Amino acid sequence: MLSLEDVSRVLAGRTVVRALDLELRRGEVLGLLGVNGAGKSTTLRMIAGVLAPSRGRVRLGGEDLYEYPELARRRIGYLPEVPPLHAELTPAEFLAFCARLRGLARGAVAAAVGRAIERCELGEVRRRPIAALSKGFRQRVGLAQAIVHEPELIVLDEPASGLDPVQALKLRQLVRGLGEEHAVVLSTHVLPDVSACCDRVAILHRGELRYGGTPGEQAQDTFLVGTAKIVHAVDWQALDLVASAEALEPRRWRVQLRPGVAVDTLARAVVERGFGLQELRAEDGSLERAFLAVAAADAPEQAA
Ligand SMILES: Nc1ncnc2c1ncn2[C@@H]1O[C@H](COP(=O)(O)OP(=O)(O)OP(=O)(O)O)[C@@H](O)[C@H]1O
Repeated sequence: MLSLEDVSRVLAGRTVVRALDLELRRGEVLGLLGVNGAGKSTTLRMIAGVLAPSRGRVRLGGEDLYEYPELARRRIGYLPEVPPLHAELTPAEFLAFCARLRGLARGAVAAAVGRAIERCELGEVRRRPIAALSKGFRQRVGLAQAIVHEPELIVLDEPASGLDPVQALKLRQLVRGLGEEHAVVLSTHVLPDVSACCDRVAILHRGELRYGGTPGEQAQDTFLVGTAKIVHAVDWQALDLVASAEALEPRRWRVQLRPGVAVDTLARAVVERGFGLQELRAEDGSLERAFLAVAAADAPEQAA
């Protein structure tokens, strides 16, 4: 549905996004990660069709967004870092305005607004001026305007910004739900969000794609193992299936398996050696490690 082919963007004489290739299919949620200034917002602006690439092409359903800007208006929903809200309007008025702007027929507007209000849980504030809303509610209005016209592609720049933990959880569920019918690209600094609601992850650093994959795939070889007995590094080294083992506590280890070794083989070995298996789970911090490894790969990013 969406493809970026060799996309670069120069801003103020500096290449801030460089030779980016990305693809996204309907029904997929892609999470864009990167340190501050990595180029996430610039990439999202190009995907949303509000910024032209200096080189390369962004295509939606095979059509170049730069050549057909109308496509972006009707078929893409975009939540920028700072949502452009009309503070004097109520959410209901603002969403109706956005729906018309994006090409919805007059007769379809009320139902579309009702749906967006329900999905983003804005019912209780629908008739209050946006200026009077809390930051979290304003963020939800921003999200509602991005989905009101049922776009094929939804582009969300840090959608969890300003949301409380309850709302952040609901947002993950909403994004997951949206991802079933639409394609979603989002940027975030919240790594658990990526694991929870993204099918794929791309890590940008200094404007370049440094990692692309699924959020879970790095997690499959590293496990946290709790034992009843105190186990030593040599005990792990004696197991052929272990690539490395790091003590977190005397009875808790981070164990990385050699390629191709299944976790049940580890479980069996721990039991057979009499370590006293108490806990065994895939480490969910692996995405964080991949992220930190990318970020640490070269000198710190210049001040953005
Ligand atoms: N309008 C602009 N003019 C000049 N430079 C810009 C402009 N917008 C962004 N930049 C620069 O481009 C680089 C990438 O910025 P971008 O906002 O895309 O990064 P980001 O990954 O979204 O960062 P953050 O996580 O802080 O939002 C930064 O170095 C930034 O200073």
